[in-house]
Amino acid sequence: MPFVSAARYGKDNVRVLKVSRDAKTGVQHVVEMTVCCLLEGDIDSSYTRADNSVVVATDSIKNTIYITAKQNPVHPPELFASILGSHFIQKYSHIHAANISVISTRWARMDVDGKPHPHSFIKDAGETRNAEVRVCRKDGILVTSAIAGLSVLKSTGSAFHGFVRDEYTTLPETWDRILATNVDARWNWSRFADLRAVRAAEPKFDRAYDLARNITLKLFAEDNSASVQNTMYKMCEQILAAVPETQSVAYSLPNNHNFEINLSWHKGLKNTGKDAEVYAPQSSPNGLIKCEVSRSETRGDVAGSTRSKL
Ligand SMILES: O=c1[nH]c(=O)c2[nH]c(=O)[nH]c2[nH]1
Repeated sequence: MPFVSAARYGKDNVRVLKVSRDAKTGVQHVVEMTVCCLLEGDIDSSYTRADNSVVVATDSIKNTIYITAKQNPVHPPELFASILGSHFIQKYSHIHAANISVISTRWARMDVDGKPHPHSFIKDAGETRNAEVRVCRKDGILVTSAIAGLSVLKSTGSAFHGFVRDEYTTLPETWDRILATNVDARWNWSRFADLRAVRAAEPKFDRAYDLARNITLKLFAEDNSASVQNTMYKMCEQILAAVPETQSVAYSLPNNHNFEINLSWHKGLKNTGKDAEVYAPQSSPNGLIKCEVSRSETRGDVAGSTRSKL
């Protein structure tokens, strides 16, 4: 007899913009986010027997996201997601877990004539700050924070040599290359017992985000990179050291290739090796390098390994 071995449902791509206004100073703040909320629980009968009595409509889930945003802080995203997820398991006794993803746009305050403008903002192209939260009646709250879409390029300070050379190899070794990637970095927090514990940790989320972003950028710029693998491992190590509440840190980095172009066919133009100046950026294929680094004391920890995002 077949059975429902896993099920979750809800609303995805719920876009929310919240404006907070300080009447005294006239300074306003904006938070824009895209929310996904998927519920789990005693809902199998809705799939197997068309029993809609157990279904909180996805339309109601969307409405709940708006109301929760109106009545609560939407920043940091880790806290908002925990508040939203906790609502569903408290309100509906047959819902046992809520999986919330928040992707927040980085609207940076605009400088006009060298001064921060009170109500105008610029979007940091492509880069988002994300939170993935699972609020579970049995297991408490699992929080993963992330940076995504942070595009960086360095024009030197990167090498790649000593790799396997055999009958499949055409790539020359290099001691000086361009390195370009879009950073996807995530860090898993030690389990929170409940919403109160997440509220108590609130200032730590912004701090960890700033540390992780700064470590990523500084290491990317300053590391004399032997490979994407080695540079990303150093990033993971430093974040684990800087944020003691994290259990593991993971990176996923495409290697966005910029190929040298041989222009010697045109009047003997030199444009390779030490003479390379004009490159051809490649959109595909790209390398893709991933790793997760965990604290030694969490090796084999079930929560840590089951939520690995690799
Ligand atoms: O940093 C790198 N790691 C690789 O695994 C790899 N493979 C490759 O072709 N170029 C690179 N660069």
